[in-house]
Amino acid sequence: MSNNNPSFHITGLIAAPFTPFDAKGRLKLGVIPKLVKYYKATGVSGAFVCGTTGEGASMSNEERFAVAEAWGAAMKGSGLKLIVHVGHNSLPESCALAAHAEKIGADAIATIAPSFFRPEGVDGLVEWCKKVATAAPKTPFYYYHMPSMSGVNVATADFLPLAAKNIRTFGGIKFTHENIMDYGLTLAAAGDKYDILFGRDEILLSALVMGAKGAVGSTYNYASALYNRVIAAYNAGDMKAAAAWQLESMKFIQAFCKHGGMNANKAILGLLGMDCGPVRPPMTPITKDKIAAMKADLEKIGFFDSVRP
Ligand SMILES: CC(=O)N[C@@H]([C@@H](O)[C@H](O)[C@H](O)CO)[C@@H](O)CC(=O)C(=O)O
Repeated sequence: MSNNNPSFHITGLIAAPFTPFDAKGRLKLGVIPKLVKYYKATGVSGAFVCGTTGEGASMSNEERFAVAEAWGAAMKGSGLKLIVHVGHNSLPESCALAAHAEKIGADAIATIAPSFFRPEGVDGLVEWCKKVATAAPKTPFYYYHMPSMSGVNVATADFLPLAAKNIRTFGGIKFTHENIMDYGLTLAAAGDKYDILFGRDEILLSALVMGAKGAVGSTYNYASALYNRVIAAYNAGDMKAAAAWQLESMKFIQAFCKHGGMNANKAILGLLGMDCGPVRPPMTPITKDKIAAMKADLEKIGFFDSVRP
């Protein structure tokens, strides 16, 4: 068996949107059309909703349905691709999310591995993915590889051939890991048939060198103009310029990490006029003082100029 829609591909920079919450932690979906507009202006090609950055794991299925629907509505006619993350530790809940994504016309679905009870080896992981994919039989399916969150660290180069054989809708892998050797081997196994989307924004260039055609990440929400310069320089064969642009990404990621993690990253959108509110527990909201200090650090390194479209 193989990809039942070989002409479908996900390429370019895919933003992993932050889910907008209000101060009480309730969904605040009104900002989504503004984000879509910004994506269009900065050369984003799609949205990967309710993933890690979207805090899907901290939301109820009803909330995840509402978020996916809001993105679907806001992106209608935009040419952007909608990928809905449907990962869940409960298989029935994951299948319900997958079926819903298909019902609303998502372009693709993806699932991270369950992380409390974990699948056994590559076979167990493929079996889990197959069950989730079967709940959306007409929608391309992607495995979301992120060992730092799931604790499941199979070699995707081993996973790919088995998934391709057993999952009729298999479209590829979203690869959030620093293991460039496994990434390169997986790309080689995928050929032109499957998409291996890279997920570490700060080292995007190393994935381009190996042949990446697409990437998913949190900082593509607001810095795609910069990353598209990395890609353009690389495509033009100007490695020196590509590395210089990539270094700017490394520097701003280093700068926000000094003040927090996802909470600081999310607060950057507020600094750019697209406030998505605080993160949800168990993460802690960033303080106003820390946002001010982060802003000063970002200004110092020219961040606001470098991400301007
Ligand atoms: C932990 C995390 O959020 N990782 C990000 C990266 O974009 C990451 O934020 C970036 O490389 C900065 O470290 C993505 O891989 C996550 C992602 O695509 C998602 O939200 O599903």
